[in-house]
Amino acid sequence: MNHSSTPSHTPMMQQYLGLKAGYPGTLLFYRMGDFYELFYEDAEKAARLLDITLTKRGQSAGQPIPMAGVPFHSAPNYLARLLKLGESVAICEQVGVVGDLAQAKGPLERRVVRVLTPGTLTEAELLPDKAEPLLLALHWGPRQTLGLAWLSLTQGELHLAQCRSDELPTWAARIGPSELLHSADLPAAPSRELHELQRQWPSLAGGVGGTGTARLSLAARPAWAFDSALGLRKLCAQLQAASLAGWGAQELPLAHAAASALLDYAEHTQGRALAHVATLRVARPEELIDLPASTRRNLELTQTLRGEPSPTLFSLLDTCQTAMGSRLLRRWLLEPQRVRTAAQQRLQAIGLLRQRLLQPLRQALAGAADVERITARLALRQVRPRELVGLAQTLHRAAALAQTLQTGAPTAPPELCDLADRADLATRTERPLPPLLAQLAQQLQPPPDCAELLQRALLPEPAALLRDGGVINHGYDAELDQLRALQHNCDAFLLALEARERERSGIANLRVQFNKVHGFYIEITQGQLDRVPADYRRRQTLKNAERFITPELKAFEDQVLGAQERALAREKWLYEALLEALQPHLGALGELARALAALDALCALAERSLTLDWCAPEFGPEPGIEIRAGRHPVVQARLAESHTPFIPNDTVLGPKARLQIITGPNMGGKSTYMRQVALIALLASVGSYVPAQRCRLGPLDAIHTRIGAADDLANAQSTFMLEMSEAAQILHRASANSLVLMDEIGRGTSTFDGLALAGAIASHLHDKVRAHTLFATHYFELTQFPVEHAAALNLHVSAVESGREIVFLHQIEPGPASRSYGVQVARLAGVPAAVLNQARQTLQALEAHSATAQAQIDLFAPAPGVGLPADEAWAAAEALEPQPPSALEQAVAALDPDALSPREALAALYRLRQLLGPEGAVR
Ligand SMILES: Nc1ncnc2c1ncn2[C@@H]1O[C@H](COP(=O)(O)OP(=O)(O)OP(=O)(O)O)[C@@H](O)[C@H]1O
Repeated sequence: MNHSSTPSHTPMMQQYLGLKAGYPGTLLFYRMGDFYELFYEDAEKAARLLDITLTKRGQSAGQPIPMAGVPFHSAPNYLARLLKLGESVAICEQVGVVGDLAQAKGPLERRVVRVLTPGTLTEAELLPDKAEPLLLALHWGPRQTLGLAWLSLTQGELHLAQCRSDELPTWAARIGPSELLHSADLPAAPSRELHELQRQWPSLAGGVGGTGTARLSLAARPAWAFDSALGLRKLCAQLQAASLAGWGAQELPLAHAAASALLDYAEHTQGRALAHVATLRVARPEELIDLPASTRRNLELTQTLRGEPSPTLFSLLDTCQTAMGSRLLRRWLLEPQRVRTAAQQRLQAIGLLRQRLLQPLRQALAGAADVERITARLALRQVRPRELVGLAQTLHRAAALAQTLQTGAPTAPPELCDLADRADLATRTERPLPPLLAQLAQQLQPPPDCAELLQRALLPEPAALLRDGGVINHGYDAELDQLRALQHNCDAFLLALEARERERSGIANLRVQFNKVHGFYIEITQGQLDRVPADYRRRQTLKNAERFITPELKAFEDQVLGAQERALAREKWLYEALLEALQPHLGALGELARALAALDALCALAERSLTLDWCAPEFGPEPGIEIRAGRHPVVQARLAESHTPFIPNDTVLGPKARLQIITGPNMGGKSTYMRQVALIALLASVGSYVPAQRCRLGPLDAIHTRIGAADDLANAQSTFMLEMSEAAQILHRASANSLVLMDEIGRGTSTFDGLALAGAIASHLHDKVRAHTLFATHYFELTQFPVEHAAALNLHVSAVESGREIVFLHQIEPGPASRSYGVQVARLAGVPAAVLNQARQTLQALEAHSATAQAQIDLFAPAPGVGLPADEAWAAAEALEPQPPSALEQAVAALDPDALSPREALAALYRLRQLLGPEGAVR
């Protein structure tokens, strides 16, 4: 409904509608006294989302106005809920002085002071501690290309990338934005891609970074906001650089266009420039180990399969002392690098921390303030006094941490260091620090005088909010001290005045008093009125007394009453001046925050490695993975709670043993084993120690997993469809340097179909992709696979039967499993005896039948080229496979008939005819 601001509306509604017109698609919180009110559609939406009462208020333009409201003091709760649901909120405050109300003709002046959106949150009370809200802007270019720019306002980091538009879901899942910006004038195809992304978001986003919002919030911006040249200029201005060449970001016009809209929007929501955003990174997927969304989900890296935050690999690792450390550690985990430089550096650092310094460093890190977020809030002038006091203390801590690192002398008492540390005391200063720790020690040096300035300026325990006063320290500003002294000396002055006036007038019961309505006065009772000195002026007459004022008392009154107000104003001014004085330090504070986070994350990894008895991985140039006595860290931790030992297992994958066919009973430990290999490879790539006795890792470019999941109801895909589309992606994307986990592929369809597909997929992975593959299956027929495939081998998880019982040994052993023990496992699960008996009989019959009628199908022979050498066979198979689309097919696919004018359609037709060539040849 359109409620245009016509004169028929009440003046207040006219004001409301005028403001609301500037924020379509955003809920407007309109401040009225102690409430934020919402009207019309906003009220209806908020009532639905927040479960608050929808009422009607008077009439405007002849209609009752739907209204809903939330109390001002509990607004943060409601705001947090709305933002989590992907809504944006504009906060509109009263800016007129309340005293004006009586004289004012129209409503109080109001202004939108802040726009809160899911991707640009910086409010401490609305932010999750351990995740980062991210804002992502997209700009579609010609020929299915896409520019991306994203920003974490709280970290002050900008990122740019360009990719093919069909890669959007992968990129979006990797980035994990809370909010996505796009042009309001999107052509039909990108618009469809975007809405498809939004629809798939709940399953795509599972376990990614970001704030974990269930809904991806989309915000449309005018098309002109996506301007490449403007974006480049804005980025250069933001980074205070003449060109982006230094960042390798000069030649990314599509990403520049996205950045132009991104920066514009972020500034608009904050109502100011983003002084702290001073780092830029160009994301190059070829530098990262590919962890598709399914891998993050299946390996339960940051979320369990049920969507819980623990127990996961991250929850096990995260013993960080600060939220900054936790956030960084999470990022390390989700963004492992293919090149091992960073991982090697971290491993060296962890190696030293394990030997010494860990305890004192962790003690000093505990209780450190969130410098990263404080820095962002300082830049945006939102920082609270107590945060700054925390910052000052943390700057001292950082200096102490730097010293501990550099001199090797712990700041904590020596009894807290372990024995090895103490034995090491004599030599520690001579050993050089590993490069990463040396660099962190440098970056931990606080900007000069910053902490001192804060300590001088702020009271040690300031008021929570500046508006209450009581924030600026004594002795920092002479004028403020004077104003405060006036207030404090008030009582003494009045007592002295009273004594003087009593003596001067001879009136013994003369009293000097104060009330809010009349201010200061001298009260004289009726019987004494004839003694009143001549300079007294009457202020008020009561029944038994008169109240007077003197010039001296009046002057004092003016001073005192003004002093309180002026002191508050002075404090505000001083606070703002303090924030201004701190602005030049933003860069150094941001660097210090990153160093604190990195040190904390390294200490957490060192602590985990000691507590959980992990070893340092080694890296080599030869492809392969060798793990001795590997464990699944999360399963092991869970079993430890019930004092159940975890059985370690070895893994050797290399050029001669690339594909393991793993068989064995249900519950035997196949999935655990496969996941542990992936987790160990991931941990090593991150630069962490690993749960094993020894680990050697060759190059790794991706970890792909296809592990049975529940039906994806949200995406209306059947289990089998999902299984096959995940398998297809793996077959297309995996390489010889990838690690692939395939758990029971084919089980979503009939036995023969499933078996045939599983065999063909295994062959493709072995012969063509040559990836390192763990292939768990219940199809015994697949244990024949290694007979015909040189680099494949059979393994099984061991179990023994005693009577009708089954005991799982969880040991991985060479060779195929002898049987699957399905009926025994069903018995363990409590399936009734009658059902089990029937199943046993059927099983016997089936086994007897299968022995006589052994199907002689060669599961693994590629159908089209039977008898051909392997290469020719593949060539023949490929001839039957769908070929890549021809130029003509691509051109037809790129057409969007709905978006074409008749003239454009005709031109397109000519183009297509031309592509067909003069003789009508297609390719
Ligand atoms: N190495 C191990 N040491 C100790 N316990 C283990 C080990 N591996 C697995 N387990 C235990 O066995 C349980 C089942 O393991 P897992 O899910 O890996 O079996 P599975 O063979 O994949 O079963 P299914 O085929 O039914 O999926 C685990 O939850 C764990 O408690």
